[in-house]
Amino acid sequence: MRTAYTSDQIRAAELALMATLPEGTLMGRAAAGLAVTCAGLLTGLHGRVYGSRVAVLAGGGDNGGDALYAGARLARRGARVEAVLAGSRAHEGGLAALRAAGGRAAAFDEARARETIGRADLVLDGLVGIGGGGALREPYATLAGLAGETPGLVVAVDVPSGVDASTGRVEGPAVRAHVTVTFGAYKTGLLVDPGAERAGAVELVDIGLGPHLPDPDAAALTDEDVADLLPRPGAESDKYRRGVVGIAAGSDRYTGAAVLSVGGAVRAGAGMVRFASAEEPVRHVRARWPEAVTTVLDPSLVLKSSLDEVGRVQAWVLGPGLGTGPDAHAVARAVLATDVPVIVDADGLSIVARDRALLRRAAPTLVTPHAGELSRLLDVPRERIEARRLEHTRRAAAELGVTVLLKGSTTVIAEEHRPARVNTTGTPWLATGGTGDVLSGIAGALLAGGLTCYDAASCAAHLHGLAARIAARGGAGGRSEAPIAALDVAQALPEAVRAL
Ligand SMILES: NC(=O)C1=CN([C@@H]2O[C@H](COP(=O)(O)OP(=O)(O)OC[C@H]3O[C@@H](n4cnc5c(N)ncnc54)[C@H](OP(=O)(O)O)[C@@H]3O)[C@@H](O)[C@H]2O)[C@@H](O)CC1
Ligand SMILES: Nc1ncnc2c1ncn2[C@@H]1O[C@H](COP(=O)(O)OP(=O)(O)O)[C@@H](O)[C@H]1O
Ligand SMILES: [K+]
Repeated sequence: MRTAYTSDQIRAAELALMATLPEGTLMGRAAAGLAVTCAGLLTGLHGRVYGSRVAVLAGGGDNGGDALYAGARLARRGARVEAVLAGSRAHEGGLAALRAAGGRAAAFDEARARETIGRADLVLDGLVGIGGGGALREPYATLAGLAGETPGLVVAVDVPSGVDASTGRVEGPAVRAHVTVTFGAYKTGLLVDPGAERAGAVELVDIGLGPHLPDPDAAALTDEDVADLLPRPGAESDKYRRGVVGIAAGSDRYTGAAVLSVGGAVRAGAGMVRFASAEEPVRHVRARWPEAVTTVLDPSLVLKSSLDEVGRVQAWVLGPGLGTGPDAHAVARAVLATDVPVIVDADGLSIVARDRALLRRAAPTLVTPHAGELSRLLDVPRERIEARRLEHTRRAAAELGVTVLLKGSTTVIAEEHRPARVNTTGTPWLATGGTGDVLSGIAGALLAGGLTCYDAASCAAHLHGLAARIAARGGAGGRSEAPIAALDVAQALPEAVRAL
């Protein structure tokens, strides 16, 4: 499990650790780790550190201090290091070390900074770290912009400046790094977009914080975690014991969503899929997935809120392609009246957005909106949700009393009193119609298999992302990615499970 923390949590842990160590020890460890990564990158670029050009962007706080000390270490190995001092003050010890090692430093001057950054092999972003707050002020903002124009590599110190370390929020200009070297522990903002996307590859430098860290603010599952959680059949298994998932999806108008959701469930290892819908989607599902047991729902039975004719299930998926008319509403009411866990997706979300009372139920509920759907559920503009993904996912979980999986470039899962879960296994090729329907089926299979909403959502997002990558590469061994269709994601699920 990759665990992540807020700035306040990191700060408290650092204080506790610092009290046990001589002054300067932590910054020394941080700068040493940072310099090792930079030296490795420069060696990869030119075969050596000696003679390479490094621009250090140093803010007035300890983040600038880390960057200056690391600059000093690189200067001692023969790099030509120039620091741009952005603050009214600079970290004294770091500045002295850099100068003593032969590096140069000068206060911010735009023309000079442009020149320094423009010829750098590596730009070290030490403008702000966990002490940053709000949009970058000048001249930090200008420097963050200039860092985006360098021909060199950009390495962010602790967090890319301009990214809120606790949430991943970005307000205004922010550094876009190739690599972020972070100290002590991951910060939540490095895992959640838009921050995650600014961070590039994240490297963790151990400074000994471990024993002082509290329960995490967020976590990302690893392949091993998912392998451990995934329900697997044993000798005593049969299709019922493995978990039967009911899928109420599709309509005469939207048949594809039903086929895709059923596909996700079949391929993710449901013991059995019971599909219940109108005649047309049932015909399509039967043709594509003969494994599914189908029932054509008689609207009059649905009006009596009876799903008895469908047979017993351990979990329901409600919503993909269902439509939002009176029939769909009746189906939603019947499914949500059951005493088993339910995943509400797509049109199901539009229905519950209009009729919140449907979510008041005793059994667990997982909702899986994208930003637009969450916008309707919370009555908050979509742009605000996209800018503050974590905050709004948590808010929805608290207000609706359900588990929430927010789809998008990084998927965020929230449940009250639990650390947020973040999934980063996906690929931008997933941004194509129907992939969300596949995800609902995967989550349904896992929920029916006995996982909690929290684990089913996290494992489903993980497998969905892995399967998409495998599909985009044309197999686990493929090197580059190409366009995929949603059904390809369902087809690649067994390979994703094998690759865990
Ligand atoms: N503690 C430890 O043990 C260890 C800490 N470590 C390191 O310390 C870092 C935290 O250092 P920190 O606390 O000094 O804060 P930091 O991130 O440098 O930011 C403060 C500076 O930024 C400025 N600033 C803020 N917001 C701004 C804005 N919007 N726009 C513009 N400027 C803004 C602010 O300016 P001011 O408000 O003072 O004018 C001040 O100059 C941490 O990330 C890690 O790298 C490691 O060495 C490991 C051990
Ligand atoms: N840029 C991206 N990077 C990674 N995954 C993405 C990106 N954009 C979308 N996705 C994923 O693709 C899926 C799209 O789902 P959704 O928006 O419901 O589409 P649909 O309704 O067409 O099925 C989600 O799992 C989402 O997390
Ligand atoms: K930084």
